[in-house]
Amino acid sequence: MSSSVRVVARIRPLLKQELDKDTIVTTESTDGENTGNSTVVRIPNPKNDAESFSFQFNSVYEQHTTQQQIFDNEVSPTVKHLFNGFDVTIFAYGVTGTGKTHTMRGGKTLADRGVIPRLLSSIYRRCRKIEKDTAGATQVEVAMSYYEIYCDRVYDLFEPPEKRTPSGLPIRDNNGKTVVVGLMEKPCTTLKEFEHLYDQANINRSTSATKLNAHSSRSHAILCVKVTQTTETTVQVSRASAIDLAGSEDNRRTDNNKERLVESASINKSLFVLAQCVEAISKKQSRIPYRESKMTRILSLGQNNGLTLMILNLAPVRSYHLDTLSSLNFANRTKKIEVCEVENEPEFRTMVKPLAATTSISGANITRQPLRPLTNHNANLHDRDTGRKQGEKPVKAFSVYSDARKAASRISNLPSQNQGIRRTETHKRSAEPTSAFSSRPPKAFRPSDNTSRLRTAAPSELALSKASIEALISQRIDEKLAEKALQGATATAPALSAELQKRLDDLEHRIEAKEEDGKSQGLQFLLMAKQHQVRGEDASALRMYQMALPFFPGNEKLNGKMKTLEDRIRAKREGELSKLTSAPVPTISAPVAPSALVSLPTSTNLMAPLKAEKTQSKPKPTYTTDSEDEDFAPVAESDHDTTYASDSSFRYKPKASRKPKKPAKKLPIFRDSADASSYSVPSSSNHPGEQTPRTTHLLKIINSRDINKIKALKGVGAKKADAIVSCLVEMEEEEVRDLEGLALLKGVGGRTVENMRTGLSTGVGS
Ligand SMILES: Nc1ncnc2c1ncn2[C@@H]1O[C@H](COP(=O)(O)OP(=O)(O)OP(=O)(O)O)[C@@H](O)[C@H]1O
Repeated sequence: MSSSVRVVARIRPLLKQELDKDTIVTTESTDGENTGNSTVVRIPNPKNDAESFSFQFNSVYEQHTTQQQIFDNEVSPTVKHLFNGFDVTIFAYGVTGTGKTHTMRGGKTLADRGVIPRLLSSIYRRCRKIEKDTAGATQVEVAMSYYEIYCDRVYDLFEPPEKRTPSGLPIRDNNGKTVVVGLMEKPCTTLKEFEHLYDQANINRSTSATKLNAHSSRSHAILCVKVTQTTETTVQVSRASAIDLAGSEDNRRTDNNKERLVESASINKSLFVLAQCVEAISKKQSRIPYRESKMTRILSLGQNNGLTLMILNLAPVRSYHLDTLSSLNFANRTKKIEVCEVENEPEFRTMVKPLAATTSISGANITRQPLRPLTNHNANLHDRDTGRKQGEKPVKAFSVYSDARKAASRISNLPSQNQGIRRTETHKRSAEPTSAFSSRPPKAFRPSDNTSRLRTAAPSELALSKASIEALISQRIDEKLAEKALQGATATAPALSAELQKRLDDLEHRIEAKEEDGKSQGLQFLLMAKQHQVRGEDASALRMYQMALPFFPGNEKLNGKMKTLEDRIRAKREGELSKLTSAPVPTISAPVAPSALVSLPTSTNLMAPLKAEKTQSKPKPTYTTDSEDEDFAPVAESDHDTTYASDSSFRYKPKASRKPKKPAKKLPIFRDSADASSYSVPSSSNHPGEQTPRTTHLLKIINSRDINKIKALKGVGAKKADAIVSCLVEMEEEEVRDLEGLALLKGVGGRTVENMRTGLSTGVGS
């Protein structure tokens, strides 16, 4: 079963210093009434206040919404699913200072408590209920890990900053899941215990005062709550991940100093990559750039099974206008991401640790996790241990695609395996990745690692040696598969010339060498820019160069590079638009060649700071090559070949080209004549000046992006209206200029346009 990411918006109230400010974000219900059940956020067009954009979400919470209401409506219902074996991911997204931390963590008073403490409170209540209802036959354990991603490095928040390794904890891919190696997992039996741990850990979180937020989170914080339900025969594990993302920042507004700028660049970069992932998912691209930031690797949006809730935090005031619009665009895409709802099936307890051993938990009983899957929320645990379901065949140790992987998981569940070391015994991180990338043998095979668990589990020593062999084999297989997968991923990119590859490698080496100096981040951006460029993604490349700019102020070559890209993007856009507007459209029923596909301006521009740059304000339609650029690798041939369409997040095309095998469907052609049913069209009908009042009125409604008005058009239901608004949002500032353009929108055909028009007859001239 699959469902979309649930996206809800929350508008924070005005802060003290904003009371005299202009509020521009409003809400309404889908039917246009203000019934209190809002689902629509409305915001004016930054270019024209008379127009507004509307965005529909699963729910929209207004300024006065309490913490309790958010929890009761959105989070509380997920607890039941958590205990039914589903994993739950809840994350807050928004610009800096919009209320993410307030929503997730909240304040100290009972009423102010945020989603996380309330979630834990609810979990503990349910634990007690289950234990009571089953008369103790089911026991529930709660354990948590809490870490932050700061400047693209992962730090355990249970560890004070002075004890951190500067490079942070490594993350690894393990059987397709992302894991943080060496993270502490603390059992946590009561709410009080949780509160103590959580408060302590939050002191370790990186926050600083910025101009936009006195307590700005400078990192993404991820709390993972593991719930283990143990019965006489089964063990079921599910996880709730609550993520407070750092907010994007427009550094022209922050007055950030160098240190804050570096943090900010890292935050913006990871959010930019997240936006790219969401865009790639929504375009069903085969390559999702998860790996380009640790946050996206860990969040794995769209890959994590279970339930996902995104809370979009918004500030209502005008000073956030572009930021808010950009967040709304992001959320609008996110809501379309499908996630699989797969529950974790109970594991049979034949080989799991004895119940007695698992129940004695206390605050001091802290374990390090050797490999804790973050996104392995819903791995099917059927046959992961030797207690596989009765009647099932024993797993084969040498099967590459499934069983070998399961064998690896299986061994990690054996009691004799070193699952973790008591903190009191050693301060050394216990975890070595048993992942494909580890060159050292897994700790389980090192004699010194045979700690208390191993000693208490002597009976399975024989099984361990067999399992060890299996694990080693599966590890090698994983290694090979990972290599192959990586090769596969790169194989899709255009082949690089040896020279270009060398320059990219040089750049990577320079980044490594400069790890300690502030320019490393800038070089990272340059590298990413180059990689985007090589893939023909000009707009994304430009974005990355823009992000690199603060690190290389006044760098002529960088400026030149950006200008070249800007010109190229603009030229492509103008070329495409002129095709759309100037080409006579005698008929659009004929199949259309791919080159004629219409690409509208990119909306990859999800980062408000960049969006506001207005990078395309000076037209210069000539192309320049960048071969003279010494500092950066030359552009691959393919880069020049690609069309702007490759950067565009939205393209529409006549339906005829979508189904090439069928004969082209004859689309009705509209004209603004009195006879609306006539399908003959004078080419001059493209000119808005010649549109009839009815057409003008219809286009006005469409371009208002007002979901309620669009929905009210004849033949347009809620779904179609939502699709139309989504298309329009993707088109950013571009408008639908004529009926042909309208008919080409996704989900709209000639018949729908005709219906829309005829439905508008009352009071409007034909
Ligand atoms: N719903 C709300 N009710 C009252 N105050 C709020 C609400 N939401 C946010 N605030 C206040 O707004 C300010 C900014 O909120 P917060 O720190 O949660 O923002 P943030 O999005 O987490 O910012 P950053 O990304 O910089 O960490 C704080 O003073 C917070 O108390």
